[in-house]
Amino acid sequence: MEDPPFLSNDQILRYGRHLILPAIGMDVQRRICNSSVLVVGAGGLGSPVLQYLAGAGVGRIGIIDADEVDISNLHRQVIHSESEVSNPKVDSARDSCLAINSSIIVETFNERFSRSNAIELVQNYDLVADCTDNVSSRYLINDIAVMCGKPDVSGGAIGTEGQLTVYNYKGGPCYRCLHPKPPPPETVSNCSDNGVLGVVPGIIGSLQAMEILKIVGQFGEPLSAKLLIFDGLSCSFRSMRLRSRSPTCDVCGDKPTIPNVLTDPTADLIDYNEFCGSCHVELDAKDCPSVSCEEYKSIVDQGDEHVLLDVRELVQYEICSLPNSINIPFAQMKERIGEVFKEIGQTDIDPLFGKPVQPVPVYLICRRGIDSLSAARLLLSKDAKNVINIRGGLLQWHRTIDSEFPLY
Ligand SMILES: Nc1ncnc2c1ncn2[C@@H]1O[C@H](COP(=O)(O)OP(=O)(O)OP(=O)(O)O)[C@@H](O)[C@H]1O
Ligand SMILES: [Zn+2]
Repeated sequence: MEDPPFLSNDQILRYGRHLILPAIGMDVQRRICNSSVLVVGAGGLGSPVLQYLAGAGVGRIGIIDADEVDISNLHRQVIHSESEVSNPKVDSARDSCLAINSSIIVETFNERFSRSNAIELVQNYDLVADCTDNVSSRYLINDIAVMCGKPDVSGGAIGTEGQLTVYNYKGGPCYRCLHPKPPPPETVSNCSDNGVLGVVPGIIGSLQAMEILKIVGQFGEPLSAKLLIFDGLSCSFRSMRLRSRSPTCDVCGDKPTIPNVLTDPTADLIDYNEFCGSCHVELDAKDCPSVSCEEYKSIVDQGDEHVLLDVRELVQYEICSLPNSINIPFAQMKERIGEVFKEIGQTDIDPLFGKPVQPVPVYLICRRGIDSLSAARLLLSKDAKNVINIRGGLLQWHRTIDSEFPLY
């Protein structure tokens, strides 16, 4: 490999505190300045990754994200600011990177990282940083990184915990070696459903930036075949050894079942949404009666007798709720099913005939209409009667019925 060019006087001044570090010095800094990194996702993790890479002088940074800045992003996505709300995240992130360091090149892609652009993008950079928040993107980024022979620096943060590792680095394992099959979609959580303490992706993203700099600058010991787990509540870090590269891995093993589209132009990439089951969330499911928010509103206005069961977690219920609702979180329903039946009037016995009375309708609501659908299905599977899901949940209520109802 050709030696990277010497640093200019401006660069020596700018990176002086790196240059005097024995672990870095001129050679490492020159390699950093000559490197290119693709950052997928300019959200909670992507923010510190991008800020530190720009500050450290990574010569060419690619940013891909199809999302726009939302006010609810700002507690953690510190690369964006209030004035950027509703603007594309990639534009806001690029401007922040260039405000930190105008001597670098920032390339932006206001689109999703997908089967159609993945190979071309990853091929064009030295390394890919996975700063996304969903399983199908993780598999796609991993597989393409393997096919292109690039390391994948991967972070994750949810609630008050985070994790970090480096995949596909110098013969180390890839994501698929460790997770050959995706988790069931209903077990996967995200920030929007479960919340995240803003500092946690800040910490993990900063560590991701550290790993990236070590790899492109060729110093230190990257976190390959190890997983770092951070618990924000106790402020503790744990590092676990991971298994080594698996010879039976579907993408990097001895006989990969997923063809390398780079070396085999006739092959197609798999459908990652289908593989992860993420496209199977059927919200207007035929197996479960449902009403729109407008329909539910007219039931309330007519004064029809019914039960409104809000299945969100208590912390969410305490933020806001519709009048006359009862709260039983979906997560507790299975264990408390007897109690749930009592509370929603499904066990009432007619005193005259000794038979169960026809229960009043039970309408289920949650934030987006997904947990309430699962809860309705659970109740129906236990023979509950007259159970009806409210489609779109409280977000839809805010949009179509009452714009004063809090949005979170
Ligand atoms: N396949 C993908 N290609 C490009 N960007 C992606 C992809 N998947 C996820 N992202 C981006 O990664 C970022 C992840 O950010 P983060 O986890 O902080 O949550 P968010 O999606 O911005 O917000 P919230 O979960 O609160 O709605 C988002 O900006 C999202 O658009
Ligand atoms: Zn593998």
